[in-house]
Amino acid sequence: MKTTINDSLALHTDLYEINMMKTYWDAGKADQQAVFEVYFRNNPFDSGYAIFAGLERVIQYVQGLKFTEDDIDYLRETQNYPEEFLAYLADYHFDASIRSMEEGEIVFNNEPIMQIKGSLADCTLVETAILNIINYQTLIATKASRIRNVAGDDNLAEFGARRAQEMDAAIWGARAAYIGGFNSTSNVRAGKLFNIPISGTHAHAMVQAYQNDYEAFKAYAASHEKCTFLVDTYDTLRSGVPNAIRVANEMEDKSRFVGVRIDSGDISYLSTRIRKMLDDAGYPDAIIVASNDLDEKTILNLKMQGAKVDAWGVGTQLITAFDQPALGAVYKLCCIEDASGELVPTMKLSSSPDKMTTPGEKQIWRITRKKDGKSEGDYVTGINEDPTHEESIFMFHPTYTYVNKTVRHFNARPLLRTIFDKGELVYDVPAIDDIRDFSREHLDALWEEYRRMLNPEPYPVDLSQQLYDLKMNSIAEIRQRVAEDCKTFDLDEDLNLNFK
Ligand SMILES: Nc1ncnc2c1ncn2[C@@H]1O[C@H](COP(=O)(O)OP(=O)(O)OP(=O)(O)O)[C@@H](O)[C@H]1O
Ligand SMILES: O=P(O)(O)OC[C@H]1O[C@H](OP(=O)(O)OP(=O)(O)O)[C@H](O)[C@@H]1O
Ligand SMILES: O=C(O)c1cccnc1
Repeated sequence: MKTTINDSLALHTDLYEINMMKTYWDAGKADQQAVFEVYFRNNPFDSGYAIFAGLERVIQYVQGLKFTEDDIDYLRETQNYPEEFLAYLADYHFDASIRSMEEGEIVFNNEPIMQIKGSLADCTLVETAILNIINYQTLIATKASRIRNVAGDDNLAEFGARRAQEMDAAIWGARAAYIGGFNSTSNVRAGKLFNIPISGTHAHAMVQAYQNDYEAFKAYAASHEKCTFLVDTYDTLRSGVPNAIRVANEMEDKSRFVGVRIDSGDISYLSTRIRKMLDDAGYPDAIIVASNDLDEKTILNLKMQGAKVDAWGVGTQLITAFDQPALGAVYKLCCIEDASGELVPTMKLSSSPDKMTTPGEKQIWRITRKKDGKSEGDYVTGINEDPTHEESIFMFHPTYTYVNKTVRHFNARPLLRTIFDKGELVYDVPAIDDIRDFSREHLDALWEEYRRMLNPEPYPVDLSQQLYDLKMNSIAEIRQRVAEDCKTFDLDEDLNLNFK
């Protein structure tokens, strides 16, 4: 087995994608134009919304998309591909266009968050990696946002690196958590790579190494400017906190004593007692950090109990999206070039309405009230529709059409932006802090009923009349075509098959 790996991300795809590329290539269809879109069917964590993340990595991935000699050798060794197809892959470069929501955008189920338009070969190869990236990062940004919603203005530190599903997840999860509203990460590499603030206290091991709270804290204070002491190694209230205060008392500059961290026990009870001890000792500004398997439910509960916690360290539950480890975003074909060279809408039928796709190239418009910027819903239109100059728009539920409203005095903001134009990057990637601010600002524009943690109202994601009609007509046309295609055989009621 090779121990040094000449790796590239071109093979970060399911084998079936390359097999489909080969079929298209063999049939002379590899350059046929198509449009695919990414969306998820249900908001994660029973949330009313999600926070989109992953675009920056998609950009990096697409920019570096090239089969190396090593990749081609591997395909030669393992697959029965002819040399001509391998030569085609060796020469491959990505020429498609990508339109996407921006990172940090508030997104909802059943609306396209990214669209890839280009050759069948391009669109097919990138499916796996794009879903892999967006599914994870969007999930973590959303979890982080839910935690931020209950934490108010408290400081939130991401502690998950050691519990993440491997290194990539730790790094990109830290970034997604920051986009979702965390203040810092404990992951130094994520800090360096993405310009995220880093923060850290110390572990129980350091206290155990000194076998004594006082000696450990004193040593830490001698080697660090700012000190947050972990006080629960032996006995939080009888040893940890008193010894933290003792070491703080010995500091010439008291502002070096930042506070204490607790990582076990009843956080509500302990934090209340610790607060009193710190205040009585003359440290009202010393903070209390809590950690230990926290998530949005525990934090909300602790706040309701009156816990005196100023900062929360959150690891496992956040970085692994513990209560819902998959977003389930999918990648579906919505347009295909026909024999005359025109891109025509296409859709997939299903007996379950959820799995029925919506045909056509689209734009998503966030409809907000002019007077206060509050959200009315998202309006999904054909790519050539522009509601911005309409006096009013009629918004109706795409399944229960009798649920509807007419919206006037609105602003319509287009959400899909061009990122790659025929393989060329035409988008300036924003700074991470701008992404985070953008996300916060747009989340604030969402009514509380869509944001609340428990049983949020479903946010309207409606189709324009034009798109709705296209969908209905496509369903009728496809049914007719399938009936024609099936005329060469008979099926009786028990599905016995007879060819004519
Ligand atoms: N007052 C509280 N109300 C609700 N949940 C709490 C409260 N105090 C702590 N918790 C949470 O209860 C869970 C169990 O806490 P406990 O200290 O028993 O953890 P543990 O995992 O058994 O301890 P350790 O980490 O030392 O092994 C943790 O998720 C913790 O955050
Ligand atoms: O609980 P999480 O949300 O996953 O947050 C990360 C955990 O990692 C550390 O524990 P660990 O036992 O690994 O090391 P320690 O000795 O530093 O506590 C830390 O004390 C947290 O409890
Ligand atoms: O800095 C900390 O306190 C920390 C970092 C990672 C995991 N647990 C705690």
